[in-house]
Amino acid sequence: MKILANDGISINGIAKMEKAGFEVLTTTVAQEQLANYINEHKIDALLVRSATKVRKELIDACSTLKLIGRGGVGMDNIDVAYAKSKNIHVINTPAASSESVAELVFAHLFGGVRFLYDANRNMPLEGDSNFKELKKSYSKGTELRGKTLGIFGFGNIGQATAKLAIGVGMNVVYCDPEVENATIELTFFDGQKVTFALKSTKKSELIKNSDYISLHIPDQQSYVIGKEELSQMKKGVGIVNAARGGVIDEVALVEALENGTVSFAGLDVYESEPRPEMKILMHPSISLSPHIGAATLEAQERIGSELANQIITLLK
Ligand SMILES: O=C(O)[C@H](O)COP(=O)(O)O
Repeated sequence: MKILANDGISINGIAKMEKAGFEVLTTTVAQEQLANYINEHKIDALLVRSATKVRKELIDACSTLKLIGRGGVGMDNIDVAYAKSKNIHVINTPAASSESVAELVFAHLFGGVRFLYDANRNMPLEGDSNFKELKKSYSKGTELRGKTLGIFGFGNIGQATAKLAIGVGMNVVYCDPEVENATIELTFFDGQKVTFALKSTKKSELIKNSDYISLHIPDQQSYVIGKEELSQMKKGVGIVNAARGGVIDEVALVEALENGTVSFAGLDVYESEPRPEMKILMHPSISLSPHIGAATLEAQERIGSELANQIITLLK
């Protein structure tokens, strides 16, 4: 059996599959060459992250494919239902990257409330000429402790984000029609466990009551946060999007940052990815990262290992 990991895979994932007798190819083949490559090398399983698209046309063109694996959560780059209708296994790793994404959300939040994204860009290169002025302009930061974090989408990542928020001393509210009740369990360094029972709230309540909002919902057909939602938020709210670009209206977001409704935004994903709009890239109140929520060594190790286990079970 031959596996092509087109967007890369961890060394331990490769090792597991090789030990089970699979041949693993890690060449990155350009999208337009992919069908030829898969046919020429008689690839049985195609593994991707978010960069490679696995659409109907590719599936139709590759008769050797038995499995499509997404190393990560979002399957919006794969025509899942179509592949399944062709009896191709489609797998992902829904829980392996939750903590990494949650930590990135907090990197944006901590950076946001202390203006780090802007301070980094503006620190004086020579001498201390404007150090004092800079200190003054960034001296109205706030603490996260005691504030309310509103989480849209309470799956694995939303819940991992809630754990960190509780640890920091924040109040947590969430909105997820599919998770009416949730129990968050925190395990401390000494093994002690504390559980918190939470209940889903209405979207309008979350929007009205949150000091900070973090989005953890899959790709959507229409905006979840648009002009109207932004206008109903608390003045000075901070928003983090490490989910998918299309869930928030970037034009409305920039407008809300400019009129002061939103004080800062942390974006890991973009409407026009991989080429975010210049207005977003240059905005002094937006903390930016290039879709790296799951890009930690630990998450990628877990993803590689989990994919390998599933592939061995399904194809061996
Ligand atoms: O859906 C996911 O798992 C994340 O968006 C990560 O995407 P990536 O694997 O392309 O980094």
